[in-house]
Amino acid sequence: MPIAQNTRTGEVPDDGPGGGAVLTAERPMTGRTGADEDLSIVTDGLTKRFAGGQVAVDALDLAVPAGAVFGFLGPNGSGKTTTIRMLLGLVTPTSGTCRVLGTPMPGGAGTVLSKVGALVEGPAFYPYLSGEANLRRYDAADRSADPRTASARIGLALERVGLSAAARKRYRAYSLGMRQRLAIAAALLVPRQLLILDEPTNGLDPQGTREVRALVKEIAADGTTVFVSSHLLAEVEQMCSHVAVMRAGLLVAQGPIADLRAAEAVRIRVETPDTAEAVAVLAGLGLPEIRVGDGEVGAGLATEAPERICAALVTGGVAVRGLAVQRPSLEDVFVGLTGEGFDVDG
Ligand SMILES: Nc1ncnc2c1ncn2[C@@H]1O[C@H](COP(=O)(O)OP(=O)(O)OP(=O)(O)O)[C@@H](O)[C@H]1O
Repeated sequence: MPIAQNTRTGEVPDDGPGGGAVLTAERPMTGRTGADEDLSIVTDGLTKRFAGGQVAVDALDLAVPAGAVFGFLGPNGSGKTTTIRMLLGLVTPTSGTCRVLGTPMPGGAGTVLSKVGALVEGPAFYPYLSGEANLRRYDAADRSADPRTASARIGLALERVGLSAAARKRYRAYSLGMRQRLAIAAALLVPRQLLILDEPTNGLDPQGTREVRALVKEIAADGTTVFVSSHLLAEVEQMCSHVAVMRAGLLVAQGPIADLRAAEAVRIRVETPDTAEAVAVLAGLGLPEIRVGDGEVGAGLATEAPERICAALVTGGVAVRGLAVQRPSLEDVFVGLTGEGFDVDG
């Protein structure tokens, strides 16, 4: 699926700090592609306007492919939680539609939610009970769960999140990472086709973060689609196959992370005293977005090989003091898309 711009606003973000136009008019973005049956989540113009007028989610067109680990990335307040709440039927959209596993929400909540595991606000566990006993209580409260298979399913869920050995430990003795893994186990007590996690590593230390990240990958490898929101670029980069980027309620890009990287505008930077001549040569080669600085000229690399550019500059009488190919980091791309910084430390 290609990177998509906000198809409603037609908004094309400015260049990122790396100088690369990520999503440009020359590289138009298409809307979503693919048959809906290949998509675990589809939204069409999904909008939430809260009382008081604030538009938390604005005409959102999301397409989450089945089998993906889909990172829903955006700064705090960009509308991620509100979107997730609409997907789960917890909040009614003001307008637009959403389908989860092919079922319209919120109308289909009764039928589809048994196939969806969700971690929106961490479940309240009893500190004085063991992890296993907590899951038992949790499972007993789920009317769709068969009590006859509870022990086997709880054992399996604990095993899946790597807590079998700590199953009998009291919850209060669990580390933060263990607590979050137990919460994920609670979401996996019955087989799920889709797992929705809202900021699952929030507040975790680096070790806990690594644990949750590894777990998400394992769950996805077992065939469950995972939709995970995050304001942490590094997290999304490390565990997701696809990403959607939100800014102030608007979708600014979505698609496979590999495509997003490919859409990064690679630039070439030439250090030279002969800037006017260099501009002429680069323009002659048809390079886009030529910019002149003090003793340097930059341009989009397009499909031209750097060695050919270098040769053309030298042949054109340009004294080349330095030549560098600059590829903006994914962070540059995302900051350019959202207009805000991300916490990249994870
Ligand atoms: N019940 C509500 N009533 C009014 N405004 C709300 C409500 N819930 C959320 N908002 C506002 O909608 C916007 C989007 O919030 P939301 O929680 O969806 O964003 P988010 O990306 O999940 O951010 P965070 O990670 O901080 O939760 C915010 O400005 C928030 O203040």
